[in-house]
Amino acid sequence: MWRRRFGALLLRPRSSAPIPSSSSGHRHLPLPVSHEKPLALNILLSLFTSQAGGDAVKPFIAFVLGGPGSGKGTQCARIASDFGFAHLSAGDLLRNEISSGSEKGELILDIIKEGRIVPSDITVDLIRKAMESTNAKKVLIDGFPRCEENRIAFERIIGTEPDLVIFFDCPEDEMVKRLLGRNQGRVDDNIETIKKRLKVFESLNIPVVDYYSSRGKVHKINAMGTAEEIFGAVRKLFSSIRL
Ligand SMILES: Nc1ncnc2c1ncn2[C@@H]1O[C@H](COP(=O)(O)OP(=O)(O)OP(=O)(O)O)[C@@H](O)[C@H]1O
Ligand SMILES: Nc1ccn([C@@H]2O[C@H](COP(=O)(O)O)[C@@H](O)[C@H]2O)c(=O)n1
Ligand SMILES: [Mg+2]
Repeated sequence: MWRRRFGALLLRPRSSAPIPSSSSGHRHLPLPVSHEKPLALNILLSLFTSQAGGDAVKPFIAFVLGGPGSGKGTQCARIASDFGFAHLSAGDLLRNEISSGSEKGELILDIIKEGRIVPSDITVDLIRKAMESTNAKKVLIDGFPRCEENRIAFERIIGTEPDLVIFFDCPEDEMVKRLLGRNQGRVDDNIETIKKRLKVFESLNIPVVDYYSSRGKVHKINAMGTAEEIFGAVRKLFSSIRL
């Protein structure tokens, strides 16, 4: 949709390189540390690009990534309430589609039970509709993109890239503990599905984080600690962005 309004402008490559990020020292994600442009400058440039060229203003888009149970939803709720972002959770949009009783919902349920990834066109279409129905100028997209196919479909269908990617870095044993204690009746919060989700995360989601890291868009946050402590780091990041 933004492509229609903004044409090639929003897809113009922005040269950038990896950025340093707060390190938690966990086993995965050796995010590169050398960089040409700091994250803040990248964000400023993308804000300028977002608002150039006409009356329609592209919202500021932050993708929120992290393993299953790393605390994405918990932190997004805080960001939404303290910083005025709309919170769109890809998982929630898919679960809503299941609840609607549609044929697509049946397919989605089978995939979620297996911890696999739903075809990108379905997920991006749900995100597109949700973005269109919110007037928010700042949007968090939680749990997306989960794989390269998701990422490419977003660029193709929505016609833009995120301004910022937040990555919650959490050790596996902590994620498993949190998921098993969640008690929200989710069909995928059982140990068999959790193991599959963790494998999918490592093999398909980490490459997306690496991709955005190489474009200087990733801010990594140590997801160990209390939700309040983690939000301290999140607050610091969002307070440093002029939105
Ligand atoms: N810092 C924390 N310490 C302990 N428990 C936490 C913390 N943050 C969130 N939790 C709890 O862990 C569980 C998972 O958190 P949350 O739903 O936010 O994770 P998520 O990354 O969105 O997971 P998913 O990818 O499965 O949707 C919830 O029960 C939540 O209350
Ligand atoms: N981009 C996405 C996001 C989610 N899924 C599927 O939904 C499950 C639950 O997602 P949460 O973000 O709520 O953990 C996930 O395990 C996938 O099966 C997806 O396919 N694509
Ligand atoms: Mg979640």
